[in-house]
Amino acid sequence: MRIVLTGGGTGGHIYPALAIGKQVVEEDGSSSILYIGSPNGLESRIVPAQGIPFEPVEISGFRRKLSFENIKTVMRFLKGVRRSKQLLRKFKPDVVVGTGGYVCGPVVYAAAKLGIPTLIHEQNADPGLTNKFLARYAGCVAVSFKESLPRFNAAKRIVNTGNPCATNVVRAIADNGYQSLGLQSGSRIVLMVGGSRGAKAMNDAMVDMVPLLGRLPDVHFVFVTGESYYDGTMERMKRVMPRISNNIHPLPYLHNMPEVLGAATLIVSRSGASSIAEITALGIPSILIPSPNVTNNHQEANARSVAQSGAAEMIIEKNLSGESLFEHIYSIMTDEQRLSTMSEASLKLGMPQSASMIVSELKKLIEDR
Ligand SMILES: CC(=O)N[C@H]1[C@@H](OP(=O)(O)OP(=O)(O)OC[C@H]2O[C@@H](n3ccc(=O)[nH]c3=O)[C@H](O)[C@@H]2O)O[C@H](CO)[C@@H](O)[C@@H]1O
Repeated sequence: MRIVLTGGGTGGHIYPALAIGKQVVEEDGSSSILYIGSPNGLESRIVPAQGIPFEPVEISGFRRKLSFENIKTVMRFLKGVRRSKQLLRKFKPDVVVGTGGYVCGPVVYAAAKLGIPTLIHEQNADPGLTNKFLARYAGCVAVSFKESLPRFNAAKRIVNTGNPCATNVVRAIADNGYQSLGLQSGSRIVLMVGGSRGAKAMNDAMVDMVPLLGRLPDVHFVFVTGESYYDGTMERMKRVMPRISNNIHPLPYLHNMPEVLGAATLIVSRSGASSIAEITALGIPSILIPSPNVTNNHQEANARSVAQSGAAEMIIEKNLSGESLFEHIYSIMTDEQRLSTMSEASLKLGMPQSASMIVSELKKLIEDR
């Protein structure tokens, strides 16, 4: 299969695209991939580092209000469409996949105009602007949350495939996760992570919670602070507890997240799309604290969806304190029945086959061309 991937801005759009690419190559070793992204986006660094050919298309986002900048954006969009058409004519893909972010706009639009089959993937419960615009042109819209199905009424075909990042984590080995933390297999672990960059509000709650943790003596707390917050958080934690107890494991970042997730009994997390896909693929019960600093508050919509199914509890950041967080953790960790009900609900939401479901859709689109 010859496939063009496009999507960018944040890792949340790039990693799903790469997971789809990986699955395509796994199913057919002779496949070729071209990634089209913004020259300034994170994708311009991540994608070439993975050995995938990368071509840039300049683009900027629309302001939500009418402005002179938007006229410039339209001009840039049209220029992006022309450049995308050139790249597509040269590479001759069988299919084009967009995973959101501004750069997808001209690329997927150009592909549709050239009659190349297209699929877009939406990661969030509340869809992004670019994907909403592209839905009527794409051959297929793949969503990650059932809540967003009605938001794509204009689509030719719409399927709930989950997020392909889920496929990565189910292959990881939990025993390696315990080992990397220096813990025996089967230890009870509460993992706390504030997204890939860490979250100050969550770190503050972690520190405030430290004096209470003795009430759960058999539980290990893995505190992932985010790299930039690590030193400050450690300083504050040492003020609260000069000799940090053995069951508290503060870390700046986890490079083996899938393995540690496999070992976790409960996770306290932000509700970014990749995190949720990973958590539910493994059927982990969770306490979700949506980041209030994201477009349209979309993490709250993600968290609400998981909480409504019984797989998670949601704490809104303004109600977050060390005490309130500990009470949530304590009541779940001391109730085996609750843990197992939440875990079942989480597993039901999980879509570990997501990447292969999406690739099946791609094959259908190519056949029907
Ligand atoms: C802050 C932000 O804007 N996040 C958005 C971004 O998130 P994105 O999808 O990047 O998601 P998350 O914030 O959920 O990212 C966490 C990712 O980093 C990994 N990780 C994290 C910590 C760590 O120590 N090690 C590690 O490997 C996690 O396993 C996961 O894969 O795009 C998503 C899709 O549009 C949105 O839903 C998110 O709201």
